[in-house]
Amino acid sequence: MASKGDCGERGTTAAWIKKHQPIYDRATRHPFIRSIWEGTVDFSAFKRWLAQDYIFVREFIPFVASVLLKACKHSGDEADVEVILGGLAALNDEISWFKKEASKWCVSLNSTPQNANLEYCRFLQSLTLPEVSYTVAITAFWAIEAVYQESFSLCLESDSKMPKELIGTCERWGNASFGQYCSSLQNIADRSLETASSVVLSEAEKAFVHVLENENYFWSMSLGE
Ligand SMILES: Cc1ncc(CN)c(N)n1
Repeated sequence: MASKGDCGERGTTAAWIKKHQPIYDRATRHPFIRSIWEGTVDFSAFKRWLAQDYIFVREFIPFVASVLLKACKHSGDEADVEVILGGLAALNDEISWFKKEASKWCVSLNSTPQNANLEYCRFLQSLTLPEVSYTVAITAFWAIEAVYQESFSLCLESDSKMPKELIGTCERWGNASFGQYCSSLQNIADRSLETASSVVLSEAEKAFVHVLENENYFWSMSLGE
């Protein structure tokens, strides 16, 4: 099983992946994802993940909208704004996908958010505040998307025994074009970090690590831990 923690090659984000490799690997190679990869996934854990992730994605929408607003005000690069706008637009399709998938698996989308999810959503809300800099917000945004991309693309590798029922889920975040989108976000984050003050750099690194911790708890919650 490969670990692609060195994607991005250069830049601050790649250096942080290396520096925080153990927690990065826990987030991107979690036992929940490994169980999909090896074909032993418990479908009740998958259903728990589905119901909880829908709640997360609903909270992710205002977060991405806040990153877009900050990009419009501070990025000074129209191409960056368009990448983020594309990400926000894709969430519309993602919400429809969750609804379809939930009905296929007979999962209610009105379930109560579990603690790990509540905490993660609270963190997202804190990042929407105007005093959080664009650099910190875009770094967190990249990290959130990158964890899903790295996780689900593993399940699509040739040595994967992923159950066929989960191919749509794995392709949603593991496909090549989502990979390109994550690379674009990573480039935007790296460019923003290049000119950041030491205070902002330290806040962005903390946000990066906090995303990884939250992603790890989220997968564990899905396993019922
Ligand atoms: C918990 C979580 N993290 C990331 C993603 C990818 N947007 C997601 N849907 N859910």
